[in-house]
Amino acid sequence: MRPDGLTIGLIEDDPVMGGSLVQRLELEGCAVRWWQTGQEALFASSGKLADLDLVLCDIRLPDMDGEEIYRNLLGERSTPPVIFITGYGEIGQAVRLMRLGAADYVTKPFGFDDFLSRIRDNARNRTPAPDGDTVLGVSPAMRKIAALLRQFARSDLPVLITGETGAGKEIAARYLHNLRNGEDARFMAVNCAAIPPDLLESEIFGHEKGAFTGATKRHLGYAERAGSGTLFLDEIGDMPLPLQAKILRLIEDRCFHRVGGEEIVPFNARIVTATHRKLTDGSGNAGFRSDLYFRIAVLPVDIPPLSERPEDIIRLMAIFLAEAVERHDKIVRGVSSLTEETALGYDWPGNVRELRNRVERGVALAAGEWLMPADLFPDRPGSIGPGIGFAPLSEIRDDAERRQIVRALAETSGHIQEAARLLGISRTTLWEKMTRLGIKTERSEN
Ligand SMILES: Nc1ncnc2c1ncn2[C@@H]1O[C@H](COP(=O)(O)OP(=O)(O)OP(=O)(O)O)[C@@H](O)[C@H]1O
Repeated sequence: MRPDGLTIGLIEDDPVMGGSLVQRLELEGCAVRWWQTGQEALFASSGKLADLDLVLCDIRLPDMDGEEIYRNLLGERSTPPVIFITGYGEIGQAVRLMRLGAADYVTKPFGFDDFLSRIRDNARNRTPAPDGDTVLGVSPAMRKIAALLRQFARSDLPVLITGETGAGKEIAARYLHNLRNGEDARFMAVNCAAIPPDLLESEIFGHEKGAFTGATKRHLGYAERAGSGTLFLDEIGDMPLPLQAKILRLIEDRCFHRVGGEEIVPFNARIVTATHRKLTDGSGNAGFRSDLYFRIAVLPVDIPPLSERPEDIIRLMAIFLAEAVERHDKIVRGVSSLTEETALGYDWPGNVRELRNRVERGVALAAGEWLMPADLFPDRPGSIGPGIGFAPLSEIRDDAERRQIVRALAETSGHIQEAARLLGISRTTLWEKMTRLGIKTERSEN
């Protein structure tokens, strides 16, 4: 199978290597944009990343290294999958980049056929990965959710997104919206818990002039302004019961009246709702109409808490760090390994929102070049300083190794040779580590 039709960004400073890659890829039917420095690539691709199906990036460039480029790309919208091209000595860094969500790495010299199949397997659009893309996260759970939402995007049925506060329900709703709609379609978000109950109805449905004291002119509500886009009702569990009846009618009749009005207004948007609490307790006494529940929960999605998605903790930390560094104009080169380990051991009650806020504050206050545990958790000195609950370094290292090996084995369906390659170690070393750390694999042919 050929990867024809793909648009590929190539960041490679070596004129011979770059020239020959462009030639070979163009022969395969790809369009290639070639940049010879990191700055040139970032400048030229800024705001245009959505046009690229894949980026091939050398790790060692004259002005910056692959990691710096990747962190910059992560801060942009629509980051395409990135495959790194690496010399033998840079494999450790390539593996680190994979932890941040890079698609793959190939070591020089490489066979072109194998290279082409990696391009084909990882490029977006033309050959979408069966388990979803990484806009919502790189963890298996979020990839599955992305795939589910892509399926849901094919219909108009209501979607109910559940999950803890700050887990990314609104981000998922926007992702669904963007899958279906062009730039012009509106995404109207209403936080039902933040608007006083007596105002909520007129905020959603609008009102006519004179409908109540203070209604000095006609007001169009969120339902009308959503047009044929999305009406996102966040914290629907906090909606007062009388209004729940009106939302039920809105869904069933696909039309409504403005408050104080006679005119029937058609409703063309898709309804997406979200809640952090259980809407039904089976007894019908949870303060939420069960008929409405069944209407809004036709297509349910549950976002798992951040603490259950370690891969996303690492990647989102890198993304938020890149964004915060730019905002604060500070030189913070990255997150230290110890900080990553501390973050992986924390339970993140505020989920992604808390992670974003902690990284933002950490970057603003960081004294050194790397984000340290004390920058991320200044309020929890006991958990990172000497004393009770302080894990020895060997334990932290074992935990990290165990997690990464299990991940590599999952990625390669238990194939030891492949997993060892991903981890940048020999097969024998991998076996030894697996035995010591008590990791088993189902595959027997290894
Ligand atoms: N996958 C993600 N990528 C980048 N940022 C994310 C992601 N998920 C969540 N965030 C960020 O975390 C914060 C909380 O996300 P969001 O508002 O979607 O959560 P929520 O579950 O809707 O929260 P709430 O229950 O409070 O309404 C936002 O700043 C959002 O940008």
